[in-house]
Amino acid sequence: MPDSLDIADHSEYIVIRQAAEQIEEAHQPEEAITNILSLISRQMGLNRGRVLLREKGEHVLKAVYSFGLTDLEISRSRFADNEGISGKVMKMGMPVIIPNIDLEDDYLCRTVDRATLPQETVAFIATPILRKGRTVGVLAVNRLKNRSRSLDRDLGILKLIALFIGEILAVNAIIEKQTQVLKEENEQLRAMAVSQGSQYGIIGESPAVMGALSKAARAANVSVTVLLKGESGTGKEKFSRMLHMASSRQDGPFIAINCAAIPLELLESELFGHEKGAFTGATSTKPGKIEMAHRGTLFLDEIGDLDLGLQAKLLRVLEDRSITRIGSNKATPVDVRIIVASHKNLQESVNHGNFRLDLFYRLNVFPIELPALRDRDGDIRLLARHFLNQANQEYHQNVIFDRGALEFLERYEWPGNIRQLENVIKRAVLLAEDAQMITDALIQRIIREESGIVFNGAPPQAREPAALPPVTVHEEVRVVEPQYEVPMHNPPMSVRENVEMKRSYWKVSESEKDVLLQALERAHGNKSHAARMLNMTPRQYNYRFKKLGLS
Ligand SMILES: Nc1ncnc2c1ncn2[C@@H]1O[C@H](COP(=O)(O)OP(=O)(O)OP(=O)(O)O)[C@@H](O)[C@H]1O
Repeated sequence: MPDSLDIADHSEYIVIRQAAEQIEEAHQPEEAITNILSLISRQMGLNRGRVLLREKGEHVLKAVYSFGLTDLEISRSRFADNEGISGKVMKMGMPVIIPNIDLEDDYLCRTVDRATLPQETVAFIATPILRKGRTVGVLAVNRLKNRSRSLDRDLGILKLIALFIGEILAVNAIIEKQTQVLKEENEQLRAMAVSQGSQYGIIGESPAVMGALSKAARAANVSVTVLLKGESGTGKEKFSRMLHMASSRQDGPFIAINCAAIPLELLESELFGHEKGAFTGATSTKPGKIEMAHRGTLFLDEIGDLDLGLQAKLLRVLEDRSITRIGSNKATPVDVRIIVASHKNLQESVNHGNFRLDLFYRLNVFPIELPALRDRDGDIRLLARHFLNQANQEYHQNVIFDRGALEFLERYEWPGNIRQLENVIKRAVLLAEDAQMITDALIQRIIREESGIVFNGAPPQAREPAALPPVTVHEEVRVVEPQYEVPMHNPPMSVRENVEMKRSYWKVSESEKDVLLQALERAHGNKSHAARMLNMTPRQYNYRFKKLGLS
């Protein structure tokens, strides 16, 4: 038997080269090894190749990869220690050639029935597969005895092939180990995110929520402006509170204001404050919410509803970090972390001329998308149980869900998201008082009452838009409207002013340079990609890029 192989034959060269190439595919060992076994069968007539392995902790050697064997033959290919030729090769760590299987008592004909093989003389070759000098498996083949190449020569090739297979298995073991480490790390991160979320009362384990939580955790301690995007009731305020509580500003104030809930005439004074006598009814000096949030966090909800004049004033706060009260000409420095939220697509508002592009850049530095409840796989149950516990405690009840109720809750689309789920469950706890059981019929009745939707007796099919009631959300009053008069200095904008205002966001400001360049860097020089990151069209991006003389 040759120890070194003189590769004179062209087909042998092809086999070895192609087999070696399969090492690169080690991350898919099944495919790589089956390819090799198919190669030696097609090119060299070494048929029914099988790789037998003894898995960790097992005593039986069994065919794990093969080519040309039926499922039944594979399942029969099992050998105890020292059993049959394969068992002996495994035990001794030495190759074996059986020139004629019909004359060898130790050849058990277990895997392949003798009758299935050709009538002529059939040989069998088996060689150990080694890893770090230890036998980890066996490579075995059948071939016709009468062929031009000698059995010894075939064994020489098979030894090389066994080496490659050993290599594939070793590399794959490393990949699997690393993958396992990464999986564990991921699991740990997930668990951390879950516990961090629940620390701030955020319930949910779905991948969509995990993603939002880990982004929020990253943003918490950086003084970056965060834009929370998501439908109504998806937890934007909840997340903003988490961002505040998880930051170094936690001991400072958290001030929330809903830009859509306050009449335009009052909003400016509410945000910026006023001096005594600034307008009729301004009987005393009053600081605005921005000032009140000094050293803390200001949460501006529904920022998309801010009017264009106030958008310009807010931009100045972000740029100068100071505010000027109505009726004053003195700027007061403020140290405020601003978090904004919108259920509207702000990019669209920019395109429609309702939102300033320069302010949009400022706000869109760190967007976090909060998924709709229907997109949070598995979270509905968690949240439903959480709200049930809360309501039971609050109303001194001990109500439970029946199975149908939970199934219905999971199927329903929840247009009002978590707020709607919370309200429905609260009401269900109150209404189930007698039966102490929440049924799907009760839940349907509550949803029907709150939205006027009719289910026609049958529960709505999941994800059917037809089942969507209009978004009627029980809005909690979070900002009490102030009791003073409309400031006189702030009359409604004239048509000309309005046009001027709309024009202004086509102006390009120097302050955008950094944003454009940073996006380009993150996009590795790809402008379209950079544009997408900033929610702009490539044309908008290029226009600003050129205007600012960037290259
Ligand atoms: N992940 C969550 N776990 C538990 N409760 C939540 C979660 N998200 C939201 N909630 C609850 O759902 C209700 C609505 O949440 P929140 O007010 O934060 O939503 P929102 O997106 O700000 O709504 P809107 O856009 O209408 O202002 C609140 O009572 C909040 O406590």
